[in-house]
Amino acid sequence: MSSLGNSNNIFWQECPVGKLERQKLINQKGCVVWITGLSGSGKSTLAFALNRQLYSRGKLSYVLDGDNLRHGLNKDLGFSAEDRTENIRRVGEVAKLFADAGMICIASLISPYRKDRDACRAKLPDSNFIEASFLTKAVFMNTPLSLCESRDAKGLYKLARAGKIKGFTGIDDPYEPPLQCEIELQQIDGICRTPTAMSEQVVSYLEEKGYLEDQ
Ligand SMILES: Nc1ncnc2c1ncn2[C@@H]1O[C@H](COP(=O)(O)OS(=O)(=O)O)[C@@H](OP(=O)(O)O)[C@H]1O
Ligand SMILES: Nc1ncnc2c1ncn2[C@@H]1O[C@H](COP(=O)(O)OP(=O)(O)O)[C@@H](O)[C@H]1O
Repeated sequence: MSSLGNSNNIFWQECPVGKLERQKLINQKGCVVWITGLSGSGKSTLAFALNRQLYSRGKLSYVLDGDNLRHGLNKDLGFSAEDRTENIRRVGEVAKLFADAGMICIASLISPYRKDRDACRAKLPDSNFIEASFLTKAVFMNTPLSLCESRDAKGLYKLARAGKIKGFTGIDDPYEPPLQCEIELQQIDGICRTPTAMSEQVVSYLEEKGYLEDQ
């Protein structure tokens, strides 16, 4: 991406129906759950399990999955550091809109760079006491490369090892694990909790923080 553009002479337009009114109408609180980890670490599986679990509790969530967004919104982006940064920036903005609409937004992207994840977090500050609405909580799929690679659901690790894909995360491109995150889901070779068990952990966290309360 060369230039991100710059607009002058623009003014914020305040919508008369506010966030708190929207939340009351649909009886839920908007927030963002950001899932980060290597390819094959289980991000999409967790995102979809969480989506289903929230649905069965009467809470509407929506999954922004990196792979899927790259079919549309982000189809112009590749995997250079610059493009990954722009990818995460855009998804952070979209996630913010979803949360503002009152939705529980589940973003599942490799999001390999700490600074990009931090920038998304900064867009979604934790609530003050009047507007308890946004939450950007990072869920780190701490799955070792060896396990991701042994899964190789899409055959991409094999291609990356053969040098047929350049700049593959974990092989010849970096992944910076979170230094501190709200939820860390560890998987080790040979012992994996089920996706349902993992998503229950995230649901418990949301419940504990009051994000699943009636509005
Ligand atoms: N070079 C390279 N590195 C990493 N991943 C690659 C690459 N090329 C293609 N893919 C496929 O793209 C999916 C990752 O997209 P993301 O948008 O989540 O990536 S990123 O956050 O911008 O790093 C990723 O999906 P997941 O396996 O679900 O993580 C891969 O299927
Ligand atoms: N908790 C789990 N236990 C066992 N296998 C899992 C688990 N989570 C994911 N998998 C498997 O790992 C592979 C990669 O999962 P996926 O969700 O596509 O990862 P990612 O979105 O991070 O690339 C899939 O084949 C999936 O079935």
